[in-house]
Amino acid sequence: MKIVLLGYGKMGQQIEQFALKRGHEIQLIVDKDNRASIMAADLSEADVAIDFSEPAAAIHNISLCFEANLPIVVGTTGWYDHLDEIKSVCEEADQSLLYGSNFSIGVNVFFHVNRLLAKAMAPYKQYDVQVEEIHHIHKLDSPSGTAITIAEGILDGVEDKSKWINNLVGEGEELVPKADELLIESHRIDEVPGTHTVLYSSEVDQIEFKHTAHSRAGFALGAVVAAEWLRGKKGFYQVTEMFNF
Ligand SMILES: NC(=O)C1=CN([C@@H]2O[C@H](COP(=O)(O)OP(=O)(O)OC[C@H]3O[C@@H](n4cnc5c(N)ncnc54)[C@H](OP(=O)(O)O)[C@@H]3O)[C@@H](O)[C@H]2O)C=CC1
Ligand SMILES: O=C(O)C1=N[C@H](C(=O)O)C[C@H](O)C1
Repeated sequence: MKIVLLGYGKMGQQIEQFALKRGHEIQLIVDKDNRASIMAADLSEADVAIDFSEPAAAIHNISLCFEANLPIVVGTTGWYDHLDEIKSVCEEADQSLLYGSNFSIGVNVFFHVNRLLAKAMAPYKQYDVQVEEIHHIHKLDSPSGTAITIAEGILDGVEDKSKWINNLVGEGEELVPKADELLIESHRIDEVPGTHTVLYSSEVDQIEFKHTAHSRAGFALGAVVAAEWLRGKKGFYQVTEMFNF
């Protein structure tokens, strides 16, 4: 496939390597040198775009791809509030978009088991649940997109929590969660690629369910596989739909 890379930072560069290894061609890299001048027409010869840019850039990049009729895989996080709106635009305009807060196989298995665990824990009200995520200090968004997906899985299974709240530890005053709020605690430490933990705590014990990324390789390979999966499909998809659990 001919791929456009939207964003050529830590992820974009690794995606390029996996795409080449899997026999694809990088047709265009959109980075800080050319992004101001890129028009939809510049994208029209490609088969797919892969966006790992930054929260403030994702919506513009998606709109550009829709205008160019170019399917797009979006790994950029931090624009979750606009997801429903983008889904509607995508479907109304008969475009193709696949969003994933995390493309690694391990995390997608984690998402699935997290939902099962939430249902299993639901009757046991003596347990309080919280989510913790740790990422590198360069990360722009908080909580992580992965933590939001995990929190939504818990909120769907546990009756007594209705929404999540976020504390970015060390950055100002912290919110105290109310009984119906699910706390996501975010930590920014050194160069941590991404660690997510779900904790169920009671007076007598604690369950810790944890995923640790050792590098960005799983995310990058997953994004290329997602682009291959999206080929020939129309509509709005989430990465979880690629897996048959
Ligand atoms: N879904 C997943 O599996 C994963 C998602 N992510 C997410 O992907 C995103 C990128 O992560 P990462 O690569 O680590 O971040 P980086 O900061 O290393 O790279 C982002 C790049 O995007 C560039 N950029 C900024 N604006 C635009 C634009 N309008 N068009 C194109 N490029 C632009 C930046 O350029 P400049 O430096 O000039 O500003 C930078 O080079 C983040 O939102 C992160 O949370 C990360 C890992 C996995
Ligand atoms: O910014 C990152 O690095 C990561 N972002 C994604 C997220 O917000 O969940 C995925 C991964 O955890 C790494």
